[in-house]
Amino acid sequence: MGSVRVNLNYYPICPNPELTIGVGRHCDVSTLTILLQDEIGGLYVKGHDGDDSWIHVPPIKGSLVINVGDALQILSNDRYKSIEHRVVANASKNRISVPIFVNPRPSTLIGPLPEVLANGEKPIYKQVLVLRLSI
Ligand SMILES: O=C(O)CCC(=O)C(=O)O
Ligand SMILES: [Fe+2]
Repeated sequence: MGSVRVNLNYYPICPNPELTIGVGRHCDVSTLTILLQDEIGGLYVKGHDGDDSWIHVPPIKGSLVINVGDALQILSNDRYKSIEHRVVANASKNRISVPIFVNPRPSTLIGPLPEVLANGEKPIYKQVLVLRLSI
């Protein structure tokens, strides 16, 4: 069994969002992140065009955003890609989000799963201690 961590994020109104960082660009080290966001919006995920495009994730009432993290990218030997994302603050409203990070246990070694490599596929990743992913 792994671990689950719940964060509560509060982004106060920011008169000049372009002059500040809500949350800087990053990937989560989790297997999956389950994210509840309110109706304000501000979460962006990186586009895949190779340029620096960002896609706004519109908040949909009652929905959860599921982000793939680094651990799942490794376990799946790149079938699932960890998504880079960032948060931009809002000029007129406070924002709250609640990410739930589903993680393998820090003391475990992970690598591409044997089931994924069963057809002779080459592992892209070596075994790595989960603890090391966040360093
Ligand atoms: O607030 C959000 O929508 C995302 C927060 C986030 O990316 C994180 O806490 O890792
Ligand atoms: Fe994140």
